[in-house]
Amino acid sequence: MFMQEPMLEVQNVTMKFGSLIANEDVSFSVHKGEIVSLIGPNGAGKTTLFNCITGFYRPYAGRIYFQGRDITGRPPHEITAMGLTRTFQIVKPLKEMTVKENVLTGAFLRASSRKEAEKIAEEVLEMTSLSGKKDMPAGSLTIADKKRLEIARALATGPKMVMLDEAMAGLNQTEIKEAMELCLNLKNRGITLLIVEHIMEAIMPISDRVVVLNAGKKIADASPEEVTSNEEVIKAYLGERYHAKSKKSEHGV
Ligand SMILES: Nc1ncnc2c1ncn2[C@@H]1O[C@H](COP(=O)(O)OP(=O)(O)OP(=O)(O)O)[C@@H](O)[C@H]1O
Repeated sequence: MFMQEPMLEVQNVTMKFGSLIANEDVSFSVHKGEIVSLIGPNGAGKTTLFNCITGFYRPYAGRIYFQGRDITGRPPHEITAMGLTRTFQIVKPLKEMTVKENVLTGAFLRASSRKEAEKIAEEVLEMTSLSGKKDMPAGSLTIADKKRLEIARALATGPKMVMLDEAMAGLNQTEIKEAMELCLNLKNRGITLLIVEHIMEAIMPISDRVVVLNAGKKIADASPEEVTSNEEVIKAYLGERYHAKSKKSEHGV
């Protein structure tokens, strides 16, 4: 189906912490314009894999390629500069700074002047529906807006691909819907997404493909429909509840 080379290619990555194997021989790829979700139970190794891909950890074995270039073990700022950026599970905006100033910190990484950085920041604030709150101190935002700000900071670096680590955790139904719309909006703008998320109802409808990790190993890599009816995935993670629910909604109930 995909003729061009993958945007991101993870090849046989293994990551260990002492004797604990957090990722074991994991391979998968993400193509330009795709939304791929990485799911699995707590401790499956999702965040560790994110950290390996984005240069926060050097994998014990395996290689990672971004747009055909080997990025294995490169420092995070170099990987960001190449166009691959991420958000963190625990959001840590610079609380004393305003929303706009926070976004400017990302924009300065690629802008050659203050004026250009300002322009990038304004565009990104618009894209993430934060324009109306740009002068508020980041510390006063709701959780949902803090998560948006985290995405805005990542977008300000001008990425080709963004990796979101639990960007929907702690949000209410309306906020989750808005976050889903933002993901689809980014996809429409040509940004490739890799998402770690536990809220299945939110990610299944927007994902082109779902990669499932369990105890460090990849156990599935398929369309949302295939993954939600995969017996091993249901047993390891989804449980009968989600399976039954998604079957029901297929029939419009
Ligand atoms: N810095 C570390 N030092 C030692 N062990 C670690 C470290 N980071 C993660 N681990 C261990 O590696 C395994 C994978 O953890 P990881 O956080 O990657 O899982 P996860 O799938 O992201 O989980 P969650 O859904 O809870 O965020 C776990 O057993 C965890 O305890």
